[in-house]
Amino acid sequence: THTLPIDVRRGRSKKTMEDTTTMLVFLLLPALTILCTLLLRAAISKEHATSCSSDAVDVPVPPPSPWRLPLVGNLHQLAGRRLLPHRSLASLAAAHGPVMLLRLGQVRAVVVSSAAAAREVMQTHDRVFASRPSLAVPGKLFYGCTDIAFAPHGPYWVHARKMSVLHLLSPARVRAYRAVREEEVQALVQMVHVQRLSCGGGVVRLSELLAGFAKDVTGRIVFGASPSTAEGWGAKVDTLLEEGNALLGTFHVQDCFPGLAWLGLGGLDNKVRKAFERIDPILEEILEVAGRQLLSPQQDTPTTTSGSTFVHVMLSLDNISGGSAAWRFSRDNVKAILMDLFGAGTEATIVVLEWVMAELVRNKGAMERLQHELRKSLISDSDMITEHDLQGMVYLKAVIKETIRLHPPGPLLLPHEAMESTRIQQYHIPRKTMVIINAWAIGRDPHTWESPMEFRPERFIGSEVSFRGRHFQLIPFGSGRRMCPGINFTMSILEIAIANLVGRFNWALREGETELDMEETPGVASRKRVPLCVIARPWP
Ligand code: HEM
Repeated sequence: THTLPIDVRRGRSKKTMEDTTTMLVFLLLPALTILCTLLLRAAISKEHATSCSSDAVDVPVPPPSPWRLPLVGNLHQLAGRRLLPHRSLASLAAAHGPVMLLRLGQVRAVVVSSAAAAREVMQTHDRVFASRPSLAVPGKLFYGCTDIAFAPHGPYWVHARKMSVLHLLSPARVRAYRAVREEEVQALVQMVHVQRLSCGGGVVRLSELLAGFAKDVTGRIVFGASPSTAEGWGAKVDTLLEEGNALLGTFHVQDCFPGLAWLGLGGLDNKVRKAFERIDPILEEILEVAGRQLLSPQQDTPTTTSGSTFVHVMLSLDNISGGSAAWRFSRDNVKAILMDLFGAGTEATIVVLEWVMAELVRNKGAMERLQHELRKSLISDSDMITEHDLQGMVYLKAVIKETIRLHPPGPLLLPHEAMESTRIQQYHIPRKTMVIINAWAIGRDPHTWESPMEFRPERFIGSEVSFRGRHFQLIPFGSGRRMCPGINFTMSILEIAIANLVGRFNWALREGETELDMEETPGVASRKRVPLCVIARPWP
């Protein structure tokens, strides 16, 4: 009996234990389920939070922006008679960063002011940014943007650019114009002699002579005529250049408020129309003369050492390709392209020549070092430095590079436009955004350049940094698909002209002058504000 209850107890207590366990399991199960659910939810929400936060990094954010006014946005910080947009933009970028969003009226514009950001625009996303915004002034002056520089990305632009490179700007074509360059440089040297004797005290109005030289040499190559000798041409060509540059450099209200174009705001339309009415007959005349010369080749058709000048090539493209030209250019297309090439070529050449001479006159050490290099080539009084001599002249090339770093002729390049939405650095850039690249600010960026404000050509001796679009700290010609195709053309003119001016004369400030004004003008090309007037003394 004793054992029974025990057994029974045992049995009962075993049963009781099982019951208790079952009860406990039943009691704990919901709690465990709740706990597991909570843990799971916590884990899920943690994962979600992580994925959300990585989404947050990925969420497209616009670039930082300076404060803006209602309606006009940031326009008041850029446009204005005395404001130089590249300088105003550089100051804004110093406060808001190298990728900065502006509102120019209704237009969204992103300003890029560092080498790294410029690389993203012109290398990483080169194709996306290879178009131009549609702008009112070039639209009118370049026959509906059928030039090269302002043409939107597309087959027309591809063909126009290709054709210009093939027939005008390729290394082989540039070599063919050597005789024209050397003749015009000789004429320039002659003009310096004449002016220094006629003005008294050896004073030379150098800006004026350099402008005449640039127009003549480019005019002969592109148009087949030299503006200073053809009757009435000087003034006509000035019209093309001055009016074009002044108008292209302005912010047209219509560009900033495209929705209000019908109101004809800003008063520029009239100016642009009048300029166009003056420019078009000049281009027509150039085409007519060239057309006549082609029809009667016994007439004095101006040629280079290896063929016709560019205008003749343009007019006879169908003949050249046996009537199967890849693209037919209308008469208006030809005029737009001629005006583009002549304008870009001449204006940029004038700007660089002026700044090189100004920097050398201010920096005696650099002038003497360059003269030492050049004068090794000058054997007698009548000798010209020839293109053959230029090969080994490293300091000459360094002087030009340093000048273009400090004074890029187009400080903001030409505006680009995003063809698709993309990113620059972490910032979202929607389709159709205008992109302005501040080459002026990038060339003076203290993060990249040592003593960036000093003129020190030595920094390029032994340096690999070139301006051919691979080194984004130096992009006076841009980079990528829209890069300037005229580098070889322009360098061939600049080098021979500077070599002979600096080699054959000693240059100095005028009596009583201690400083040169080094301010630039606003405009699509940034000329020296005060023309250069200096003393020239022949050497030896
Ligand atoms: C020192 C001289 C020159 C400088 C600094 C210069 C600079 C530039 C710059 C900054 C651009 C725009 C690049 C961009 O949008 O990213 C450009 C475009 C252009 N340049 Fe030049 N240029 C010079 C000389 C020339 C010459 C001599 C010619 C022709 C004779 C020329 C023809 C052009 C053309 C046709 C374009 C438009 C390219 C395009 O949009 O596809 N340039 N140049």
